[in-house]
Amino acid sequence: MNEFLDPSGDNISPEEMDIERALRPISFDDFTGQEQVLENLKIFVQAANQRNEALDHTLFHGPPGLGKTTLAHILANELGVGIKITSGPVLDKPGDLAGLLTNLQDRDVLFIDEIHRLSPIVEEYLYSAMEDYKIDIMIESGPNARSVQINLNPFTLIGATTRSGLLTSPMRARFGIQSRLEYYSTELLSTIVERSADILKVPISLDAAIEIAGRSRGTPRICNALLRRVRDFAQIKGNGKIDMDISKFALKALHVDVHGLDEMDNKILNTIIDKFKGGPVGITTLATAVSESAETIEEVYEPFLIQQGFIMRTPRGREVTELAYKHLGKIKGGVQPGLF
Ligand SMILES: Nc1ncnc2c1ncn2[C@@H]1O[C@H](COP(=O)(O)OP(=O)(O)OP(=O)(O)O)[C@@H](O)[C@H]1O
Ligand SMILES: [Mg+2]
Repeated sequence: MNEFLDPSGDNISPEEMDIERALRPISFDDFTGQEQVLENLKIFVQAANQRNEALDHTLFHGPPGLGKTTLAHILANELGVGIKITSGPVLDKPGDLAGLLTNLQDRDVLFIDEIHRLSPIVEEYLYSAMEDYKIDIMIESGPNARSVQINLNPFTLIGATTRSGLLTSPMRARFGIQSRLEYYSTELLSTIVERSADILKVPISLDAAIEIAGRSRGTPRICNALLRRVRDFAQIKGNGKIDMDISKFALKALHVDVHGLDEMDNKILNTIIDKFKGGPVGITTLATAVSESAETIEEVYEPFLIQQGFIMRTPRGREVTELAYKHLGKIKGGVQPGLF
């Protein structure tokens, strides 16, 4: 994927990580968008705080870079409790989980990222912890081995996943609060761009903020990344201020198109049209045709293309829409304009 449009944040350097941390909202008030989700969370947090109880276990799902990790931190902050952070692939033994759980203080948050990647044995171990705040641990070994039950402090498990479909149903059922994060509108993202520019102390015009926002795949992580790059251009090629001209110049140099589609997005659309007559085509066939993993297509590319109305999901596979033909300047079932 175009590294500037990568919503995963995997490509960023340690310095950029520090900047990202500085840009991360820390309270409900700093957080822009996801209004419905936020309204509900505020009520649940207030109620839990009033009763002095742990917040119900909470699951955040949705595409990368939309604010799942950010919300986990905000919840801990608004609950006034500590947070311990781990992830599904890291927790490979029940013993690791036991260590984390027994160290939680009353009402603390345990955040498990990529919770769909927990091993079945660790997952099962988590069930009784979540349900009764109790775990069994094995002491001694050999003929003396026995298991004892330990009471845990009441805690809140916050799980995050980009693939809620891969979560087992017993796991899902144990989350009292489940929120799906949606892509952000350009308007919301432009507010985030302005806020971030303010934190980075770089002046930005409103139209430039909207321009950057509109090319950010509906994703705050991307709008912040693009802002940082445009800032570099403004500093070196301009006068340090971000206006429309320098933004357009920078975004063009970064190969970010007007819809925020990158080469792979366009390749997916072109392939469905040219090789599969516009679809429907199965995800694995499509993945092979564009040389990308089916998982990445489903997790990163497809949700945005669907949300923007370029692709439809049908029972028989993926189909492109009229909008995709229009975007690529192609004619449905026909000859390309300008070829003859
Ligand atoms: N609503 C928001 N307002 C302002 N900034 C936001 C918002 N949501 C996310 N961000 C910014 O985007 C960055 C990415 O968000 P976050 O790490 O929470 O995404 P995520 O959903 O956990 O992604 P992943 O699935 O890759 O873990 C954050 O560092 C933060 O700066
Ligand atoms: Mg995250």
